[in-house]
Amino acid sequence: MSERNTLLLEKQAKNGTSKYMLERCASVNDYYDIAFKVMLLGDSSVGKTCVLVRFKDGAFLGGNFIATVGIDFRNKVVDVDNLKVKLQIWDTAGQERFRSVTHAYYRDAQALLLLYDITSKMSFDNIRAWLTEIHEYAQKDVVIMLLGNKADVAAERVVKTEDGERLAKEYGVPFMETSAKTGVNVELAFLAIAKELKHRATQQQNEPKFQIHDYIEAQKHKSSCCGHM
Ligand SMILES: Nc1nc2c(ncn2[C@@H]2O[C@H](COP(=O)(O)OP(=O)(O)OP(=O)(O)O)[C@@H](O)[C@H]2O)c(=O)[nH]1
Repeated sequence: MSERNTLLLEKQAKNGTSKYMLERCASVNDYYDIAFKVMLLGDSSVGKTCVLVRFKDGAFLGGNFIATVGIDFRNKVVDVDNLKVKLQIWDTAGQERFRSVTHAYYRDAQALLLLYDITSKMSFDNIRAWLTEIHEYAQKDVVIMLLGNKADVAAERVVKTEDGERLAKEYGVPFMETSAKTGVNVELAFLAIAKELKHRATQQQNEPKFQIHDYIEAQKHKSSCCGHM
């Protein structure tokens, strides 16, 4: 089955734990040292599924938009300082009618990637409401990152980069603009989250704290001179 067909099947499934998905879950046996749950949040159509597919498979799901129904997940193992870190990434439905389903998953997540679409002012304005929900339902020490997606669509941009930066600063969370289409910053976003979670879980008392903001800025600088991540 092609990736596109698999995704269509999943998106059309009536609930997030269909037999198909449970079977796929049981077949995942990649070796890992440590595992974390990461959730993707944000309005419908901001690109959560596409960002996840870009990270997992390095592909872009163009074509007709099919909204996620309920919740789905994918696993990816990444190397962080010689440890195999498994990210179990939950892709939530952005549509209002699925909120009660997704709320139940917040408390298990160690990190949340909160997305808006740089071509949709409403998706950006709704970020404050998403943060309120996060504070209500998620763990107190959850790692949050703000992503302005669809950075490739420069001609239709309505949210300035500085506005995203300002909002992220106000809430003290890291921020970057991404594109599921070109791949820019997608891997960096997940790797920064994986590093932060790994450091939190394994840090010794005498070790310096991992600085996620500094890491992101250093990597962005590297990629601007040597090609994107
Ligand atoms: N140009 C461009 N289009 C994108 C990008 N990311 C997603 N899209 C398009 O935006 C639409 C919505 O993408 P999805 O990933 O399905 O959105 P979602 O946030 O998962 O939506 P829900 O499942 O309803 O929550 C699709 O038509 C994608 O092809 C991007 O980075 N650039």
